Amino acid sequence: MRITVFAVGRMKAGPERELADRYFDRFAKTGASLGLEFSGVGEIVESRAATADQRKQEEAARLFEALDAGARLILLDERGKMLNSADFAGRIGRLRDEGQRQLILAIGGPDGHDPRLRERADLVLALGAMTWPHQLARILIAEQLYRAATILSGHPYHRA
Ligand SMILES: C[S@@+](CC[C@H](N)C(=O)[O-])C[C@H]1O[C@@H](n2cnc3c(N)ncnc32)[C@H](O)[C@@H]1O
Repeated sequence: MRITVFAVGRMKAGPERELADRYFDRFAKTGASLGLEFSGVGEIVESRAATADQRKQEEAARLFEALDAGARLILLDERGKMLNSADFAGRIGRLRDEGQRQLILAIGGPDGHDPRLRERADLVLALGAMTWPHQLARILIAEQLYRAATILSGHPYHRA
């Protein structure tokens, strides 16, 4: 199963980028032997439209272009469902075992996600109830993907 993270906005070179990339690299290496192919982060250009609704619509349209019809979509949003790491790993393992080919995780921009994306999403996932800047959301999901891979492989990185 190919996994891609899409994120509205750029992450400039610097310590946040390094930390996110470190976990994504670890996830790519650990996931490869588990049938999880990490295809990287797709950055969606932040819209400069006049209103928040227009900005969200434009950003969603850019994500829809990258979304295959059969792709599973997990939206990251503070109003979503909270899972523990083992449950998150379990969901990824089940999607892989069902033979899903593409899983996309999407981080929104400063205005969040368009309602059309919420309707399309298979899961709206919260990384806690507080609002994080998109850079931290990227780091957190990178670490949780790596952690999920270690849980699925039985590696002792995750200790319950
Ligand atoms: C600065 S936040 C945007 C907040 C925006 N005002 C809203 O109402 O959604 C940027 C992105 O980071 C991600 N994010 C921030 N906090 C999160 C959380 N607690 N759980 C999941 N994703 C989060 C979401 O993808 C969000 O769209």
